[in-house]
Amino acid sequence: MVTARAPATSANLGSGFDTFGVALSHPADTVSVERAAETTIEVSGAGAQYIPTDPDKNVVGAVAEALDAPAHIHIDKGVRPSSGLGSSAASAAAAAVALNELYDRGYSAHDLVPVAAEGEAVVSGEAHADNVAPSLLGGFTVVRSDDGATSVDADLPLVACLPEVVVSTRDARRVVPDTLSMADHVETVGNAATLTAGMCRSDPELVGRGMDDPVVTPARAELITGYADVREAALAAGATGVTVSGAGPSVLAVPEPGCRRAVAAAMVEAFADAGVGARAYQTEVGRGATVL
Ligand SMILES: Nc1ncnc2c1ncn2[C@@H]1O[C@H](COP(=O)(O)OP(=O)(O)OP(=O)(O)O)[C@@H](O)[C@H]1O
Ligand SMILES: N[C@@H](CCO)C(=O)O
Repeated sequence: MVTARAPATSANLGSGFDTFGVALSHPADTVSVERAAETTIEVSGAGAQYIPTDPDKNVVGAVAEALDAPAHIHIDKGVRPSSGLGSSAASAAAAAVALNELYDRGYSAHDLVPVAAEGEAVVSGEAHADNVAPSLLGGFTVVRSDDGATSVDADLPLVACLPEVVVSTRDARRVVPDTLSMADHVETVGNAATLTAGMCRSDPELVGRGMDDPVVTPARAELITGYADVREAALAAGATGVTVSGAGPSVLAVPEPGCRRAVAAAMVEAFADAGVGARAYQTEVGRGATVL
């Protein structure tokens, strides 16, 4: 048996819609695999009751198929599904790493990005790599449709606050505007470049400033009860930037050094004031998937 762990991730980071992603040190999914004639799936942990065990409907089934690596696969969910924290991507990345090892395929983490993205296609209809890339490679990642993923390590504290709100990825994509003005384009490019420089320098001030996004985040914020107050509370408690994590409903904040606990508490309290239960992960930029 081979067991692998792959971390939760936060895609977009505001200015990098469908492009940027970051690995969180926790939470994570753990996937164990054993050789079998046909793929079977078992799921335990956070939100297991909402996750299909049919290999045609679970992301790990598509990964096993892509690697021609049938197995009995046990997924222990640490990342709640539909959280905005790359739940399906964590399973896909862990399965890709575990099956690669089990069948001695010899692929690198970069080689496994399109493989795990095939798993994501089971959920969204498209082979998005903006969550699987950071889950496999760790750190901060940039994906482009035609040439894989680029990654850079960063040393940065983060808070991911997960509210008890349901946001469907379908709705979250439907509200994204089809077009943007040249002024918004210029602002977004400036923010994205600032964020990238901040990640390369592990500079929370630059990263937070670069998370601003005039196009996608304002539209999606409407779907998350209490978002505006949570954002204000996090900034007042010492966050340098706040945005919607992935398609939501989680909210991601970058705290100034020494402020992580206060930012987490302020976000949970602001959600509570809006009548929404929430939990906050005090985390940081983390490593990619590993065999345990
Ligand atoms: N192994 C799996 N783990 C989690 N969800 C899975 C898995 N396989 C299939 N799914 C389905 O995927 C959907 C949730 O996945 P999704 O990646 O969209 O969650 P998310 O954490 O909100 O991601 P994002 O950060 O991309 O917004 C659910 O409908 C769930 O049933
Ligand atoms: N980039 C994707 C991530 C969620 O799958 C989105 O924001 O819709």
